[in-house]
Amino acid sequence: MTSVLRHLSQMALKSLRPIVLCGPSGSGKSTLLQRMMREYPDTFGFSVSHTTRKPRPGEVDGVHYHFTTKDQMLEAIRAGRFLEHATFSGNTYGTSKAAVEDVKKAGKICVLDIDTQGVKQVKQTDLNPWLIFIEPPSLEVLEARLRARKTETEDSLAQRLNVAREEMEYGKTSGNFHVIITNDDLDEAYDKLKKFLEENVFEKKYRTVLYPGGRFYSKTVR
Ligand SMILES: Nc1ncnc2c1ncn2[C@@H]1O[C@H](COP(=O)(O)OP(=O)(O)OP(=O)(O)O)[C@@H](O)[C@H]1O
Repeated sequence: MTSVLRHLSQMALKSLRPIVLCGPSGSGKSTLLQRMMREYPDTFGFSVSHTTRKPRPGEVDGVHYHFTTKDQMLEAIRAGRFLEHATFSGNTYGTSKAAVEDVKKAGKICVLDIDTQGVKQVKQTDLNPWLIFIEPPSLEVLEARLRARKTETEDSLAQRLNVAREEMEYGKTSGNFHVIITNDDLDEAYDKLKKFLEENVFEKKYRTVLYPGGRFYSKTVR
């Protein structure tokens, strides 16, 4: 009996409910994710996306992307095997249900870094992820950060800022996300993300309480 109780008291329940990080380009998703992965290297995993674009030198099929053809991808989308997909500059990208399952099978919480169009699609599926929106303090700060990142041309910058306006509106609409994190000071933003994860995502341990008479029940503790 004692050993059963000890076992139960050490048992941990992890739902492996996926998390989605969404936010305008430049809002700081990758920066926050990098920190999160550094702090919790064994807890989270990224799903491998599919793409119809050709592999770049050094990219490995099944590691960086699942490289596929337009026809195959279209057929899989039609068959409902994708959670979300989008086309950029003629190439289609998407997250398959199987790719998310693979992360779960490895015992990890799947992290999806997707835009608001992707979030709208995911909401139509039974994935039921935690939805986290990362917003910049303002569009001016967003522009300054994108410029400082030196990854954009004037055209792509203007395009990203245009999309950002719409994404901010969707992100801030009540009920669309479980939490909105303003990424002004990075440490504060990360603390807020961590608090959300601790309160909602991480394993909840069961403490077994023994009643007089030998009956026991399990109580969730944080
Ligand atoms: N709190 C912050 N304060 C100052 N700079 C920041 C902060 N957060 C992120 N940055 C910087 O802003 C730039 C954009 O951040 P990041 O690349 O993480 O954004 P992103 O949302 O992942 O963008 P994309 O969707 O385009 O990949 C980076 O150069 C990053 O170092």
